[in-house]
Amino acid sequence: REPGLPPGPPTTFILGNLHQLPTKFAHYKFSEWARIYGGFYSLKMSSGTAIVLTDPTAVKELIDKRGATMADRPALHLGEVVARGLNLVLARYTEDYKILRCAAQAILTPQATARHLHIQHAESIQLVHDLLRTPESFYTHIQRYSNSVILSVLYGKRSPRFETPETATFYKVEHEWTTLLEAGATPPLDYFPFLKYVPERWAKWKRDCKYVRQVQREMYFGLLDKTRERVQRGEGNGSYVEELITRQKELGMDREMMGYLSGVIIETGSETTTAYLQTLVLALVAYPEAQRKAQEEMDRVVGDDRMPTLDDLENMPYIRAMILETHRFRPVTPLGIPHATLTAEEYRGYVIPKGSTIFINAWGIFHDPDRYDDPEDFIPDRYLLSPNGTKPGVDGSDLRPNFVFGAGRRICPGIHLAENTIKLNIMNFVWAFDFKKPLGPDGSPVDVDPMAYIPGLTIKPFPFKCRITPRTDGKAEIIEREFLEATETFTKFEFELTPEDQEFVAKERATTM
Ligand code: HEM
Repeated sequence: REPGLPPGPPTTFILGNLHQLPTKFAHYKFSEWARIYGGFYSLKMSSGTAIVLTDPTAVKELIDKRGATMADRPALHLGEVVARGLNLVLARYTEDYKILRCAAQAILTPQATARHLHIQHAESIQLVHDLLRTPESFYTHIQRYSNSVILSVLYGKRSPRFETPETATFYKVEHEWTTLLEAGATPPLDYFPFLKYVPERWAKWKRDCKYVRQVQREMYFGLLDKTRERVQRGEGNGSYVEELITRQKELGMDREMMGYLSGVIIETGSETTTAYLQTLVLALVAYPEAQRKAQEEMDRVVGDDRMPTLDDLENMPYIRAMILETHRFRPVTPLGIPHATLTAEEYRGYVIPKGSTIFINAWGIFHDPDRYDDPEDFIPDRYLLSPNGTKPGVDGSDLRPNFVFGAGRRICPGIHLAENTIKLNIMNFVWAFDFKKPLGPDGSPVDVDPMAYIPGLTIKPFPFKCRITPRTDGKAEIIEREFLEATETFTKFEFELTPEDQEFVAKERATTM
């Protein structure tokens, strides 16, 4: 470790700390190191430097306030190979990136998001309807929901089933892509660049990248072109991509950029909200006391005769606390998406070299036992006791719940869309269902494992079993009725459905009637 760098774990020759980095769930190790070396420490990644921020003040002072110099991403060879620098999430801070980001912000404003609320609302009704019909498939119902919302909002085309071709293809290629991105899945190309030149026949990762690139392009540009054709036929329905097409010149975008911008938003929009909602179900099952308190509040404010609406939330402090606690309990991206520095910086008497990778350790921030009582447990009540959920006597004013959405110039632009999805579904779930532990062979409840997560840049629970049952027959009837009423919204987004999708849609609506 060069002199002047913040402290960190001892290094070895050439590798630095590389050999100590776990290939899975690095946030545990990063948080353990934060307990030893503090909220601002460094790691040596071979000759490169990484800075890990587990101190909220440091996140604000560095990533927010010095946003202009902290807005880069580390070089990621895979991102270059698969998206040629046009993946908004992974892109370096280039001119192309700035155009993509500006367009993303323009279409994801709170006002634009509000215009698409009716889609999120209708899809959230299908989600509870799906849970009513086939609760055992809740895991894929949530995946379908998130993907269909984002497809409708972006391209004006929904997916009524998990097996609908766009959704099925998306999750298949996304699995390949996230597997490739996992630490340890490919040789350390960014630390030892000569590895990039290994011929394809000996480098499976190269063949995998080719496959991912090809399938992603077919999907992204297929959807883009179909939307354009619909607009030309005068059959637009107000989607983001239509807006992009009409504002293409003003936003300075070419076809490649438009294809990748919207394609990458499918990725980010589907995986993140899916992970959040799957965690919510896991937490409701594992922590029945929290579920009971949320249901009591729901019954008091909304009752049995109607479904909740977003306006009810202001009268539901417990549900609002549950929203925050779910983010805290399992931040969807526990180490954020790493930033990188564009210039050298000085902070607290230490040097942060140009080109350093910066991690916002959301896991470590939100699981710090000095701040939170029992940080490993799901306890929404903590947010009723203090605004940032900290334990008595701890000043939590340096925190902000939306650290889980990152910080600075790269902060998540989908935050408004995500928040609406979260609010709508948490209220519907709590109103409609009991979420219970599965039954074992002898008929007694079996615990779920709240630690059983799929590793990766974003984390989500492994598929698990649980029992989801409507709380009353009356509520089940209301869901059936609302589902039928949502048909009017759904049909505006149902184009070129496959015969199987048509059959599904017709059957569901007929059975409901
Ligand atoms: C629970 C839901 C979500 C969480 C927790 C989440 C979290 C994050 C985080 C931590 C980042 C990195 C920020 C940084 O670098 O500091 C990010 C970036 C991003 N998110 Fe989200 N996100 C969510 C939902 C969404 C949705 C619904 C969309 C799209 C509609 C979206 C689109 C993006 C994009 C495009 C970026 C890249 C921004 C950039 O690099 O400039 N996210 N998100």
